[in-house]
Amino acid sequence: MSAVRENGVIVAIDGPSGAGKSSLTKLLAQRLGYIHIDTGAMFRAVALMSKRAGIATDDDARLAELCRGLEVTFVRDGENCRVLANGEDVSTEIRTEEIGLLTSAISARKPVREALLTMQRAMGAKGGVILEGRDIGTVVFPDAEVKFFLSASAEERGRRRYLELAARGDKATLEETIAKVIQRDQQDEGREHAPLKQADDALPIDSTSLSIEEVLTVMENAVRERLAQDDKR
Ligand SMILES: Nc1ncnc2c1ncn2[C@@H]1O[C@H](COP(=O)(O)OP(=O)(O)O)[C@@H](O)[C@H]1O
Ligand SMILES: Nc1ccn([C@H]2C[C@H](O)[C@@H](COP(=O)(O)OP(=O)(O)O)O2)c(=O)n1
Repeated sequence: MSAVRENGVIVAIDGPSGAGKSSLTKLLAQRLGYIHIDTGAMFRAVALMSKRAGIATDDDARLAELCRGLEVTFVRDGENCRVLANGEDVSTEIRTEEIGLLTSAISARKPVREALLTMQRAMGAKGGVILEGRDIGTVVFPDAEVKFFLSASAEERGRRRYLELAARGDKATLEETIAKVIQRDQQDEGREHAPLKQADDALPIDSTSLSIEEVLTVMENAVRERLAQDDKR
């Protein structure tokens, strides 16, 4: 085990929507025996609760109040992980495209970012974790031992999302889905607070023409190399 932190290293995985972060984080966490923290799910839970409470996306005072009273937790359910907001299982409800776009807007607000930043740092500090999101390597854990920036062309990411939606019986077209992916990229990259950006010391991986297994191999090798270096010290 790494001498760096109590439970191992911190692995940061950032990148745009549909790049493969969730799939790869889950698989890599299984291979390494690490904990998986899906920070997008935390922002999605805030967005869902704000929608239910009828809070406008720019009402920072009410968003701050909402975050103060919100606890987001992850519980393991066999191979999967359930997302609980104040104890309620919201795993399915947070995954719609509508909540995705709302989340992109809500996550640009400073009080929301500040509240979740504190939670994420507390969850990851001991190491032995993989956090995935948009600003993990740049803001949440700039000192993470291993950082990846996962990307793929907007067309390929849109195609992957479209296949997922079609499998769920959603009638969205491929063109609409690609357009939404591009809209979300622009919102996430263009915002003032913690925009989506590759950390200078992140390993970039373009998965456009790589399989999930191929990406996993690159990532696992990079983490194991780092762990081996720590063991030699
Ligand atoms: N390298 C890849 N090749 C083909 N499909 C992929 C690849 N990576 C991810 N996918 C698929 O693309 C979809 C989106 O991946 P996901 O992990 O949810 O991305 P993100 O978390 O970055 O939004 C999923 O259906 C996943 O199975
Ligand atoms: N660390 C993070 C994670 C997600 N977000 C925002 C930006 C994204 O548009 C939304 C939803 O993120 P999520 O990772 O769940 O979305 P995808 O699965 O990539 O489509 O949340 C963020 O601002 N910072």
